[in-house]
Amino acid sequence: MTNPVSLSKNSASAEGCAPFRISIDGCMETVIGRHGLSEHLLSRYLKRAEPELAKLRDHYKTGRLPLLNIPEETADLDDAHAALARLSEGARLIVFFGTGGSGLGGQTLAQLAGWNIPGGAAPDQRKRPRTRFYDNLDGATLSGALDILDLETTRFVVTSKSGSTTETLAQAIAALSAVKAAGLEARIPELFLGITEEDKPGKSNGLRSLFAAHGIPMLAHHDGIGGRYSCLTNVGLMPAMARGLDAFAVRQGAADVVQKMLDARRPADFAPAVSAAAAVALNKEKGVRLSVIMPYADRLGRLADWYVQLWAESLGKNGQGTCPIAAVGPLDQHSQLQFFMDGPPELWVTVVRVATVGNGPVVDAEMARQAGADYMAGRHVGDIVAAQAAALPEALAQAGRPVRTIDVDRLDERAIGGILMHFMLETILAGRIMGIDPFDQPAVELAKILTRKRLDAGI
Ligand SMILES: O=P(O)(O)OC[C@H]1O[C@H](O)[C@H](O)[C@@H](O)[C@@H]1O
Repeated sequence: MTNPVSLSKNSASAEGCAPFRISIDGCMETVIGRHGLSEHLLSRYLKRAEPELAKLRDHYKTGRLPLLNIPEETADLDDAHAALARLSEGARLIVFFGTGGSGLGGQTLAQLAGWNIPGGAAPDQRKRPRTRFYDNLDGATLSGALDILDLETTRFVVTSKSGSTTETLAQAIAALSAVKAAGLEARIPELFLGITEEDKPGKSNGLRSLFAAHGIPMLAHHDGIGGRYSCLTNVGLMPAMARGLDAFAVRQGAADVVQKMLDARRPADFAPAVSAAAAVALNKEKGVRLSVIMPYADRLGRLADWYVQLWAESLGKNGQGTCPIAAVGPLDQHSQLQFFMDGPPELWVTVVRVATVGNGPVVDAEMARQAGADYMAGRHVGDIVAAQAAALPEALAQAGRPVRTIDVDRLDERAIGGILMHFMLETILAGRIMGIDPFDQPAVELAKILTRKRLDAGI
């Protein structure tokens, strides 16, 4: 653990778990008034978290929830490393196909290394094959990409737990066809890699059958950790490794949080339990219907998108749940903030802040004065962002909007691993407090069934 964490004075703040600190002080009525929680109300929900936390600790020991044990595993990462090294030989670009949880976790981690941030990649990244993610299905995008890709130096990683996801199968088949059309059929086993579940009796896995028929190597998708919870498995860590990140450090950050869970004597000592109790209490007692996440760092933009799937699919059930909204700061101060500050008082906001003071270019004092912006004269750009990220929670609190802050001292693999595990445990605990199964998503099936019917019927 690289940084000590803030200890609570009361049950409203909990000790953080990794190199980050979490505070829900801005959710309390003493700070924001009537839309906030009283100590008494929060304690009621913390009490409800108690048996659920005990169950999680038990699941850790019995291995019933493999998500809790994955941070300690290493063999699967060695396999992933070896497969990636083989795949990368002669490669200039690695394309990742996979949607939902089979796409967002990898993107979140890759972005930590600057992926998808113009100019964001460190110089050593230029030695690696580039990475691209296609997680949405769009015929124009796909044919455009396949037309211009240099297929001899492009590699494809196709991820699907079920192996039956329409979007991913369509993309994989289109890529295989393009490679065949380019006369590269004999090289298919070295150009493609699959990540999918092992065969299970009575369950067909289309991707596995397709790839087996083409002799394509496959890594086993963990059969006990799926979709939005798979970011710490080879699903999320393969793209992380492709960007040169230390996957073991990501897991270490997650292990720090699990350790904290094992050490916690009561929910008030464990930040994910405190956050879950606050989230559910705000929803049930204070009319909160929207959950905004707003990181102040380009490198955490995809984290917000990953959180949206995690929160929406896990908790939007049986007429319950809060709708997640992804924002990024300071950009969305110029877009969504008006609504957050002055729309219906039905939201709570999580601001994720990274220590940025002293980062970035210095604003020339003379030019700042010419521009009538003396306040930024001689400041680093990171100082401006730090001031904005400090001011926003103050502004929200003054407007009576519940706000939680997450402060990351050093945004690295260990921190992101901890943050991912934090959010997953918070979501699981929130679901359990609400009496909701946080692991399924039955409502998404109907649209899939109707899609297939339409295709059968000629659309
Ligand atoms: O990994 P796959 O089986 O392809 O699933 C990919 C995604 O598709 C599904 O429709 C679910 O709604 C998501 O929870 C899942 O992450």
